[in-house]
Amino acid sequence: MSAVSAGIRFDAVTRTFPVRGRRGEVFTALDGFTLDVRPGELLSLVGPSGCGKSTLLDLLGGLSAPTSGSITLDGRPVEGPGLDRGIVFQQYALLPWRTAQGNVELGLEAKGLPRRQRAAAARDFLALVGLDGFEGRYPHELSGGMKQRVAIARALALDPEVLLMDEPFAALDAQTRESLQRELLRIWQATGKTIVFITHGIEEAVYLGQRVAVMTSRPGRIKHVVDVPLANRTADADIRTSPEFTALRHEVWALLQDEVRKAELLERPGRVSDLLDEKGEEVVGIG
Ligand SMILES: Nc1ncnc2c1ncn2[C@@H]1O[C@H](COP(=O)(O)OP(=O)(O)OP(=O)(O)O)[C@@H](O)[C@H]1O
Repeated sequence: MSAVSAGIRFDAVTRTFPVRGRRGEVFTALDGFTLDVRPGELLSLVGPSGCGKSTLLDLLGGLSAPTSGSITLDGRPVEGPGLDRGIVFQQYALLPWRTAQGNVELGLEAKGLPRRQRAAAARDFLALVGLDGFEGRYPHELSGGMKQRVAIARALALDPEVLLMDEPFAALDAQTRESLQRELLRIWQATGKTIVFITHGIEEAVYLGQRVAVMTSRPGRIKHVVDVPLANRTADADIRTSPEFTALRHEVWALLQDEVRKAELLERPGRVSDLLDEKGEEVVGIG
């Protein structure tokens, strides 16, 4: 019943945007972004604000095309949106006039699944995300965490080969976020999907990812990929306080720290050219 999960290859992906009002000038959001995501892997992606994470997701979702370089899914080039990629955003984007069940069924209607099969599949996926018994609720009758569960069920119901998640838990309170993180690990283990999880949270990235890819400040590329060899994340309720976890969190934090500083400088017009060269590297010591 389940589609295979695909590997994703970003090969020297560059994305520029024309600068409005300045003919011929371009703004480089991503520059030579190269990364392999393994089939069935849960990979976290972190980077300073504005480094091009959402741009990357747009490209992977097929909503826009790279200026140069390529993105392939098991060797097939990404050439537009497709049901092989499910996307979950920070905002749940549920239809308010449809129940939880109706929202999950939506994509299945587009797929042309008969009504009974649709209803059964939607119930199964709502159960998978822990919403058994909430099928008839409308979005306004659900908490933020529950709405996000519906959004995850909706994406999974289409049986995509990869699931792309753009800060899906950022708007939730800390308790709900932690419980959804655990749920996501369980769902990932149950479905074997390839998941790319974009986040600002270092702890979240380390807790969820088998690897954490750290991006540079703009223009975004891969700075380093950190392996996260933690066993039994879901079994050990206290794993976040373990020495291994703390060391990994520190490693990602240290990698990110430099880039955040560079990103802050980029956002301060005037001083930037004094301190950074064209690639965003510091040319004089600061701080
Ligand atoms: N359509 C566009 N036209 C011009 N510039 C754009 C466009 N889309 C994104 N950018 C610019 O590209 C850069 C990267 O944006 P993007 O939203 O991908 O960053 P991000 O890493 O997701 O940021 P954040 O972490 O703050 O959400 C930003 O400076 C943004 O202003």
